[in-house]
Amino acid sequence: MTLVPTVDLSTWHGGDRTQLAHAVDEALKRVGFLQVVGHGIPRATIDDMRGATAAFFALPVEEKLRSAPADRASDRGYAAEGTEGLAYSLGETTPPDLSESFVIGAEHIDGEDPYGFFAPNIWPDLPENLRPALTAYADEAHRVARVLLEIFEKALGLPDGYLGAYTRHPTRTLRVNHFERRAGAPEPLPGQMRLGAHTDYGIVTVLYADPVPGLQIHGPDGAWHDVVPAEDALVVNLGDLTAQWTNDRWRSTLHRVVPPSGPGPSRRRSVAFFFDGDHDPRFECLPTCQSADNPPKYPPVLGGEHLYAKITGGRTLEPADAMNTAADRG
Ligand SMILES: O=C(O)CCC(=O)C(=O)O
Ligand SMILES: [Fe+2]
Repeated sequence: MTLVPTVDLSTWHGGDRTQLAHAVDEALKRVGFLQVVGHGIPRATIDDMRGATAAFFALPVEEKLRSAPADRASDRGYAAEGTEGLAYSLGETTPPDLSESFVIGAEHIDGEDPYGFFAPNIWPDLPENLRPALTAYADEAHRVARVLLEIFEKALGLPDGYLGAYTRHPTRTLRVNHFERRAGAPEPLPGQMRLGAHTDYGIVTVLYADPVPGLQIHGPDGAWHDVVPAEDALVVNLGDLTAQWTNDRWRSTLHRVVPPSGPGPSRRRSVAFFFDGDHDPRFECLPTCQSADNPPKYPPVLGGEHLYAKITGGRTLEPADAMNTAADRG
């Protein structure tokens, strides 16, 4: 059995829904990661996103820094290499990550914004097609995340729309990671990663990754395993709020991106769409995931408070004090 199973999402519309929900449940119980095909994102949308992000990261760093946020804690725009460390979201202290990133949120949100999650996006002048390419891709990834939420309701034995009530004005963030080892770059420091080990913070992540090694997930056997997505597949993994909802029936799996093994130049890119839910509800164990023998493991958390602590830890290199769903797994 492969570690990360592949499911065909197109069967949700016109196929055997029960079988699909069962396959998703099995994979999420065992490993917390899936690959999805039949997601319906047009190839042209993916190609435009790839082209525009490659053009952006190829710009000189001074040019890219023009779209860095004034407040580095703000989860928007460009972050240069050496300024972030995702392991800080788990309260760890590590050398900074060997990555650059560019982050956007939803373009339009109505309603209150007590945490600054809906701060305006910061768009560079170049490349001109970055904005249409990334917003079109983010809309598609958002659609896929909502299909996954419907499947989750069925898999967890919940009424239709039950989880949708937590995603009326969701925080949704698209993060482009660019990893590039340039000729003559120094060796990574001991323990330095391209992205430090972390669990994702929210509900579900839809990830496009270049089909080259780098991503590793912490398997049920306690070892790190490489995950390289299949042709046309997207990777799906869960965040802490879903581990909280499901009382760890489904895992928010620890993962990281490791530096390339050889000394030569190497480049890799990934684009993560984080579907993080609303900031105002309390997230707590779902009624179908608890019993007298299986009481809730995690105290309830306010969605926004949890996310804010996690995001700020990674962005500012200050260890976060937030729910840690990886703690009991070593
Ligand atoms: O680059 C990857 O494959 C993983 C990215 C990731 O884990 C993240 O952005 O949270
Ligand atoms: Fe991640």
